[in-house]
Amino acid sequence: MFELRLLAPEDLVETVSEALDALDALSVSVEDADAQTDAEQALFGEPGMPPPKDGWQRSRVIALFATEALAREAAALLEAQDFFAECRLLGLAEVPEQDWVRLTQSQFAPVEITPEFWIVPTWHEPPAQARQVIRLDPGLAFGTGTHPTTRMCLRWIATRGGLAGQRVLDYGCGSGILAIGAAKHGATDIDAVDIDPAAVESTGLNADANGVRLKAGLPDASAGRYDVVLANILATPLKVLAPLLCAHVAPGGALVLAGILERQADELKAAYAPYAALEVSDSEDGWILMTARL
Ligand SMILES: C[S@@+](CC[C@H](N)C(=O)[O-])C[C@H]1O[C@@H](n2cnc3c(N)ncnc32)[C@H](O)[C@@H]1O
Repeated sequence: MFELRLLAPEDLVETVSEALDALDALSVSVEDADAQTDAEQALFGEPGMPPPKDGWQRSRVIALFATEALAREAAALLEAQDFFAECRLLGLAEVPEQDWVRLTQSQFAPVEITPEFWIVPTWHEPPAQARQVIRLDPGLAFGTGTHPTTRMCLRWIATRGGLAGQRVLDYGCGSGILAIGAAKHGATDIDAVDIDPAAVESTGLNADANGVRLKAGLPDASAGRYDVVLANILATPLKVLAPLLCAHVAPGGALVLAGILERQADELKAAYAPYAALEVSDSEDGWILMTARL
């Protein structure tokens, strides 16, 4: 395969990408041409908030072609277009054959939560010392166990001495990893909810693959009080959700919040103060876990 690399300003990225598609590119990807430099721009907003910008100032557009001839033809046709005056051809190179499946899989190794509790992709054998294992492959929904916020929630679950017979709510379930982790530690009545239907579907599939029973649904599916409410979202939605999440915690139950940066601890404490006294109970890589007993 051959890779054609171009530089395009923000307002031409879509035009160039569509032209490459029409010229039989097998795939087109767009990267920030200023990544890792002082000019790098963040494009991701928090859920419910608009992104700060629609596109990067300068993008590197990379198109993959089946043959060198197709790649050269596409480059020549693009260079002949008026709009291309503001773009630049960066180069054309052969892409060495790779076993892409194996390469992707090699990037996901088993993740240790505690010495006995592991997240293990299906293409790996669980480590010998693992007593509880969640089998999970990377998919469309967030939550493979590689992010510190997920790991801290799972560590909290694993180090509480069991959740036997407890009712648990995983609010913002993503892949369902926290709900499945709770089930593996004895919880029996589990609701896992998310605003993203793809996450709800993933949670159901992952629960089945782990032999775990839970109810996955949209947020309206959460009902009543729970012994444990877990929510790994982000600071802004967590603040908005404060009354709703606290209303779901049974008296004496636990609230566990993640997706919060160290510097956001005080604003979270203030938002939850009318309902619960949040404390920082774990931290990893600048992220904190905040918990409260109601
Ligand atoms: C960071 S992921 C966490 C996934 C998983 N629980 C974990 O710990 O790895 C956050 C999830 O919350 C969902 N989410 C965001 N805002 C939400 C809201 N207001 N109500 C319910 N789910 C929400 C997102 O769709 C996403 O799947």
